[in-house]
Amino acid sequence: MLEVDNLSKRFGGLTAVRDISLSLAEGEILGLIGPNGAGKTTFFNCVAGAMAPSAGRVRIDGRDVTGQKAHKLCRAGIGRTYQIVKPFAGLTVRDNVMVGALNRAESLAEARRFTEEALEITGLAPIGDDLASSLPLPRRKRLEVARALATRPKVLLLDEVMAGLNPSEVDRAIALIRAIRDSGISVLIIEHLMRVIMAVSDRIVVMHHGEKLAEGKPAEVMADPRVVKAYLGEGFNA
Ligand SMILES: Nc1ncnc2c1ncn2[C@@H]1O[C@H](COP(=O)(O)OP(=O)(O)OP(=O)(O)O)[C@@H](O)[C@H]1O
Repeated sequence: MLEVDNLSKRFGGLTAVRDISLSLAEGEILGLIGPNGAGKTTFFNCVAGAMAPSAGRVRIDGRDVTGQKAHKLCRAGIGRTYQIVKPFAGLTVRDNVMVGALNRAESLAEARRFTEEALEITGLAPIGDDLASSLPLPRRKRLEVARALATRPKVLLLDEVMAGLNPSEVDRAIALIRAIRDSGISVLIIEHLMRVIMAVSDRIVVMHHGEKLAEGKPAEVMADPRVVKAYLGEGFNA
């Protein structure tokens, strides 16, 4: 589904991402973790077309999409959320999702269908006519996920969609991520909350100082002494 080979990103003298390779199978949830500044968001940005990688290749369904702009990658099937949620405050929830759908749909009718389905799966349908500016944070996060889903991704990149949620909201968000996966979408998720990563991930990749430190099943990876050491002093947000 998604294959990344030897991706690197340099900012002047700083190598934020160094030689990262990973692959994501259909219907798989891959957790991407690492201490602050490890390079996770930069990696996402390179995969989703917000910035071009300095080296390496990104393929989706076998097609090379390296360095393509975000709107093209969106059509190729890569959808993403942003760490900072910025909906169009003056638009309704539904119209915000429609903006995502219009990136992908072939017609207005199709965009409407993509929008309604995204509102349904995220549980936002009952408040579709509310203004986005009126939403509390958990619903704004859901709106961000709905907007990305409305682009009909094959692979969805989620960047810290749980930050700022209380424990029961986190539980609901975990259920949403599983429902997204069950609908056939592969998910690559950056998340600081370890309980979320452990609950949803089929596999985990750990980044540290831009490099891949470990990869494997959640329990194996968390028992890896190199991973424990990388996190020492950072504290786990369990
Ligand atoms: N546009 C940029 N220009 C220069 N340096 C950058 C840029 N974006 C990120 N960096 C640097 O790259 C490194 C990796 O940052 P990145 O945001 O990718 O880490 P992260 O793992 O996502 O961290 P966090 O968990 O805090 O979001 C950091 O040292 C950061 O300062």
